[in-house]
Parts: sequence; structure tokens; C-alpha cells
Amino acid sequence: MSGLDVELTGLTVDYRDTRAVDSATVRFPADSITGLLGRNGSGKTSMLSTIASLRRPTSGTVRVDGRDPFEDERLMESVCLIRESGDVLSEEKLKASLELVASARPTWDQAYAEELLDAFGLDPRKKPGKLSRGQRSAFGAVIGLASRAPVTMFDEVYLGMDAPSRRRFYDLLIADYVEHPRTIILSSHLIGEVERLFENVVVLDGGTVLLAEEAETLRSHGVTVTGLAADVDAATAGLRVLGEQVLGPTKRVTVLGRIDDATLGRFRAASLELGAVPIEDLFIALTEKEARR
Ligand SMILES: Nc1ncnc2c1ncn2[C@@H]1O[C@H](COP(=O)(O)OP(=O)(O)OP(=O)(O)O)[C@@H](O)[C@H]1O
Repeated sequence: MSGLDVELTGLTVDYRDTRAVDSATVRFPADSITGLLGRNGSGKTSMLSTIASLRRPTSGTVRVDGRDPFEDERLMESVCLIRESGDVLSEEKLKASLELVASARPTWDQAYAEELLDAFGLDPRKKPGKLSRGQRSAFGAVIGLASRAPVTMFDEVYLGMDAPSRRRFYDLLIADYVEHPRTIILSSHLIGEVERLFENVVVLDGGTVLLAEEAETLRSHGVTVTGLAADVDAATAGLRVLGEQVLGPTKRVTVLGRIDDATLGRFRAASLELGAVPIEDLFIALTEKEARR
């Protein structure tokens, strides 16, 4: 089974006096990996919870494959949300949680789950209380991957993992996605680490959709310029610089905005190296109130 399209129209989620998601209209295309980015409290978890039918929208609609998952139990089996908190049986061995998920997910792959447990060094005879935070996160990753749900969402699930485990998770995710394409949504604060995975990017800000674009298009909103510091400074004077890194005599600056031919010519004449803009830099610029004035 491949992925399903997810479409939100005018989605609003209120908690008492807080509007967590505000009239969000956005599509997560089938068979693609979308990064859902936003600062703390921007509404990512609330949005994902409504897609997973854990919360009803206050208004607006959620459609998975054109249908309302709330009204459709079979469809809910196709939507998997993995949260950092972990939705496991806290008093039972991991094995019991795996059996429970396996019974609820028609697309579950037991052999793959066992492979993943091995890859993350997890013992299914242990109880969640005996695991470290990183191991609990890894267990969430195992469930999310082995579920092979047509819509799979990871909500900051890998935050507890150390760097090698996170790298293993990203590599496993990509490898499995290539073999079994599906709709994947990743929310993350570690944008620099995960952005290579994204085909699409959705940025939330204060509950509203600030942008929804293909990652390649987004990256073309700027350029990185690297070379001798004095040359870089001269060539980028007057341009909107998002950030800079200095390494000895070399400097790399990230410039926002489309670069016209004259400017490009200036860069080339000074033998400066041009590169794609890290999505993380664009994200920070877009969501920084100062930068948007
Ligand atoms: N159960 C709740 N009751 C009341 N307010 C809530 C509840 N859950 C979230 N909120 C509020 O809704 C807003 C959006 O929260 P949400 O958790 O969806 O954001 P987030 O982008 O996932 O944040 P983070 O990156 O910090 O996890 C925040 O202002 C938050 O305080």
C-alpha cells in the first residue's frame, strides 16, 4: 500500500482561550516527506493530533484520501502518529506494545520491527520504565517505521536520541521510504539535521501556515556565498544577509532573496563559491519577528 493524501482546509483548533491552529489550509501530498516546522507553541502537535483523529477540529476539515478520518475507523488504521511522549503500555514489556500495534495496523511488518529493535539495541523483554529517554524515543521510531502506515507522522520523536541513533533513524527512514513510499510528516526542531530528508516544507507560525513549499523552491529563495572574507563582504554589501560563519580567512554568508544576474556576475568575478541555502537559516529568518518587520 502506498501513501495517502492529507488535506486540511480552514483547520482551527482551540483550547479554552488559546487558538493553537488558526484557519490552516495546507496539503501534505501522498508519497512525499514533508517537514512541519515551527517555533515552540506554533501548533504543530495540535495539527498532527487532528490528522491522527486524537482531537476534533474546532472548525475546518481534515481529509485523508478525501475522507474524514474521524468518521472512518478503517481509515484511522492508515494514520500513525508517533509522539515523543510515546504511546506505549507503560506497565508491560515492549513486546506487549508491539503486539498491540501489530493487531491494530494491517500494514505492520513484524520481521522489519525485529530488525529495527536490533538496530537500535532494544530488548523487547524490557518495560518502558527501564529504558532511557533515548531508548524510549528509539522504540517510538521502531513502531512508526514498522507500522508502514500510509500516513506516518513523527512529532519530535527523535529528540531524545543521541546523534548516532538519530543518524541511524534518518538513514533507516530514507531506506524504507524508498522501498515503501508513503506520506511522511516530520516535525522537528533539529532542522539542520533533517532538512536533507524533506521534499516539502510547511512552516507554522502562531497557528497559521506561514508557507508551504517544495524544499527545492524554498532553497532557491537565497544563496550561500563563500570565499575570502573581504571579497565576500564586498560582494554581499547591501544584500539581506541572514547569517555568517567565519573559518580563518574564509567566510560563508547566507543571503536571502532572489539573486539578479548582475549580482551573480559580481560573485563569479570575485571567484566566490555559491551554494544552496540551509532551510534552517530560512526558517529562522521567516519566523523571527524582527526579521519580518
Ligand atoms: N492541552 C492543551 N490545553 C491548552 N492549551 C494547549 C494544549 N495543548 C497545546 N496548547 C497550546 O496551544 C498552542 C500550540 O501548542 P502545540 O503543542 O500544538 O505547539 P507545538 O508547535 O507542537 O509546540 P512545541 O514545538 O513546543 O512542541 C500553545 O500555545 C500551547 O500552549
